[in-house]
Amino acid sequence: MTHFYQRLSSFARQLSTSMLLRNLLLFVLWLAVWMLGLLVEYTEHASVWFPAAGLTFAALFIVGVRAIPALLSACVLITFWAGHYYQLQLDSWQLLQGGLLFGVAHIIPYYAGARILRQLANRGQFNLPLFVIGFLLIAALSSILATIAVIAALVLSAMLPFSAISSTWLPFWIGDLAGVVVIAPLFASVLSVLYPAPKFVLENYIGPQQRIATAQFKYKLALTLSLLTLAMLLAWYANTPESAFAVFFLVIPHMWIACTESAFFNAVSVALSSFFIALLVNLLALMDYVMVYQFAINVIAANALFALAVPTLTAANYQLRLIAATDSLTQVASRDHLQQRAELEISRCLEQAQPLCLMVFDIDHFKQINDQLGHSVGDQVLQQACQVTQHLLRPTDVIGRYGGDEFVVILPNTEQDAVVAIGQRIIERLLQIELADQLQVSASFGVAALQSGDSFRSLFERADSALYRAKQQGRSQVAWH
Ligand SMILES: Nc1nc2c(ncn2[C@@H]2O[C@H](COP(=O)(O)OP(=O)(O)OP(=O)(O)O)[C@@H](O)[C@H]2O)c(=O)[nH]1
Repeated sequence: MTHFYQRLSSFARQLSTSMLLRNLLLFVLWLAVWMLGLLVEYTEHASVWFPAAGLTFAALFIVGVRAIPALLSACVLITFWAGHYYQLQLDSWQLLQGGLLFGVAHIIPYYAGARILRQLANRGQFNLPLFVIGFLLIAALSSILATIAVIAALVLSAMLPFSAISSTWLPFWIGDLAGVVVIAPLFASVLSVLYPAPKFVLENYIGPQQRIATAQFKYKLALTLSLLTLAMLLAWYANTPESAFAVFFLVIPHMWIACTESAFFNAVSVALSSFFIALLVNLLALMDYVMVYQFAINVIAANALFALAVPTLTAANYQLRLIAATDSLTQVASRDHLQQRAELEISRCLEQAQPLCLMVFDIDHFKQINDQLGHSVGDQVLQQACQVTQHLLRPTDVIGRYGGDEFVVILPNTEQDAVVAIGQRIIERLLQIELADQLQVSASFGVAALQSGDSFRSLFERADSALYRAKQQGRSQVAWH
């Protein structure tokens, strides 16, 4: 696969020199993809999915207006072909008019949708979950608009009887939507190679570095396609509408692929599954349940796309939790987080009859440091005091900022004597910090040991009253309750 992409990239480089060649390629590609849709057509003008809509959307998204000549010419040519295929009683002039009308009706809604999505992608920070949701909504809206416009164009050019509108619009829309949701991500990725340097960072998500499959990808894909075939054979054998719904279980292997493979191979697997569904509907003559399969294609693709956003959402959640749990200046625990951890440790130590101490300390004459040396030096002193303390603690101890220049340390499984000694060692280290104006950094400490029936509040109050005593007795010392 990697080798294939190297070759594709060098071909793309050659193509990038000629705009005409690229448009020709887009034209041929669109016709080929249209034919692919026809392969799985179940009634006139309605196939299980319409992949050409996906290519139109992807081309307008990546290439923009420059793709319109190729797309419009392809729409006209396909109308001539359709006139012949469906044996319509229309002359060349009528077919040309019909083709242009179809092209305009097909292209404008997707152009509008692609432009809005581009703007979303260009706006500030690229946010993948927002982009995926935006894409799904825009795909639904632009495909319904394209459906309305194209049906109107077909009726106007006498290619579709007026009476067929009510039975055609829904399968037509769902087929178009499936085409966009399934095919557009894949073709956007391929076209971004042919038309390099789109203004936004799509490359980060479906770019070349994402085009590496894990060694297990083909097994996962084979398993998914086998399960898909099995589910559809079951529907064929059972011959009941309910059995057709088994295909929705395919969401699970697709989520698995989406969570473990790159975005590009996620798009490849969704496209292949959708094609298989459409093909099997035809081969197994499952036309009676075709709407179930159309919905299944959309649900599987939308789910797999949304799964791409899951790691980003998880990371954002983690980041938010981290921010809430950390004091931004000193990077020790925030007051709330400290209190939660303290309550947990207290109940655990009470239950297991283990010792626990709470130590509270406050920088001495901190206001003077701020006033004489400035707030930024004051901030540095707070940071250094935390670093010094953390160096002397064990990983199981928790230090948090209680407010201003006051800090609390929870030391589970530790006796009071050991905590008093730690406090004294912190004082020694703080005194070594060099400040201008012959100022010194020192702190006063209060220590309290856990007693039965204690809560965080009662333990803290005892330690705080010991701290008050340390301040009263001349500061830079440890007092205990
Ligand atoms: N630089 C800085 N100063 C802060 C911050 N938060 C609180 N302060 C200041 O810390 C000082 C706290 O002073 P106190 O604890 O009341 O008194 P003190 O000067 O330390 O005196 P004693 O505690 O009695 O030794 C106040 O001047 C606050 O403005 C901070 O995040 N950064």
